[in-house]
Amino acid sequence: MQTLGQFPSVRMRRMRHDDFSRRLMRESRLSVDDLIYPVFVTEGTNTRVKVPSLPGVERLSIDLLLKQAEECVKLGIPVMALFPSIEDSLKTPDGSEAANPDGLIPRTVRALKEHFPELGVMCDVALDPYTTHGQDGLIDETGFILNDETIEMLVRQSLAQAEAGADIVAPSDMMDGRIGIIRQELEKRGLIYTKIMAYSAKYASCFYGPFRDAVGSSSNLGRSNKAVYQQDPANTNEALWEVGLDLAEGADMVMVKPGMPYLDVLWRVKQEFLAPTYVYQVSGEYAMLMAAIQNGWLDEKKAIMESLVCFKRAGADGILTYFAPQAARWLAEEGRR
Ligand SMILES: NCc1[nH]cc(CCC(=O)O)c1CC(=O)O
Ligand SMILES: [Mg+2]
Repeated sequence: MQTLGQFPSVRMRRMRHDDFSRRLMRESRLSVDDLIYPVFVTEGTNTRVKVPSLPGVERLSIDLLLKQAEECVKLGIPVMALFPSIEDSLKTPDGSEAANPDGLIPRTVRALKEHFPELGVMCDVALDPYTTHGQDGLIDETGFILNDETIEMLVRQSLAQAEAGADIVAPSDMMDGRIGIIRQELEKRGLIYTKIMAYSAKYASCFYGPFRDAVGSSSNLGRSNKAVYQQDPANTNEALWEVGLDLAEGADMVMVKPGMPYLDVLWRVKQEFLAPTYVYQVSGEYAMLMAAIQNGWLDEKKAIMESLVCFKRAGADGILTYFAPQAARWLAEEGRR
């Protein structure tokens, strides 16, 4: 037989032929330890509100969220990430409800830590669920987002969360310099074990649409966007610069967001800094997958699990995903947790 190259001494299919040899050469694995579950919390008791653009995701009142947390603990999911949906009457131009020590999020954190002290609790630091205009920061009379004035409010928000017992504060606002200032203020108050997960490489993406429905900021945001503070989807060097700054300022963990369209960024960040690196499979990615799954166009389990293991291959140490409990159940069934 006339052959080119190394064929047939090399047949790539040999190692793919058997399940045992596929397992032996598998490079990336998803485990329950990789999962962070983002949840939406709302006022009330026994209240669950569906989010139409996120089929299967509900905003829960604290009592129901505790049941959800119990399931996370049973499944072995390490962390829940909290996002609030507050009443319109509490929203202001400066988003000051974010800093209320008795606000919805601090109360949720206290309830979670009281019942499930071993479950990691992460809180989002940003003003968009609390502002009348839906932006992540304070704005001037022209609608421009003010950096330094916003940081003052973010510091108060972080302290309210950390003092309530949050294990991780996660600034998702993309103001410059906020990681360093938040770190400094935590240290001053002796909150030396509060971890900071910085949404460092966060893009001005359209894939956050369903999330904005869930926290109730989309109608307030209207047609304005976040491009003056979030990154341009066309850039990748800028992402490394952002990550470097946040690590230097005291971030313990960094994040790339969104996930699937930004795997190259995730890869570069992990290779360059070797720091604990996370990725957010955002609401729009979830919505796309669910829409195809519900139409019968994609296989549910295969599509979800492939999307998650690809984040691992690209270098993620963990994944924020609305699929976390489902993925954890599948991993448990396979005895892989
Ligand atoms: N600062 C808010 C925030 N925190 C997480 C997300 C998006 C998460 C998702 O889409 O699942 C957003 C939206 C935004 O920046 O507009
Ligand atoms: Mg930055």
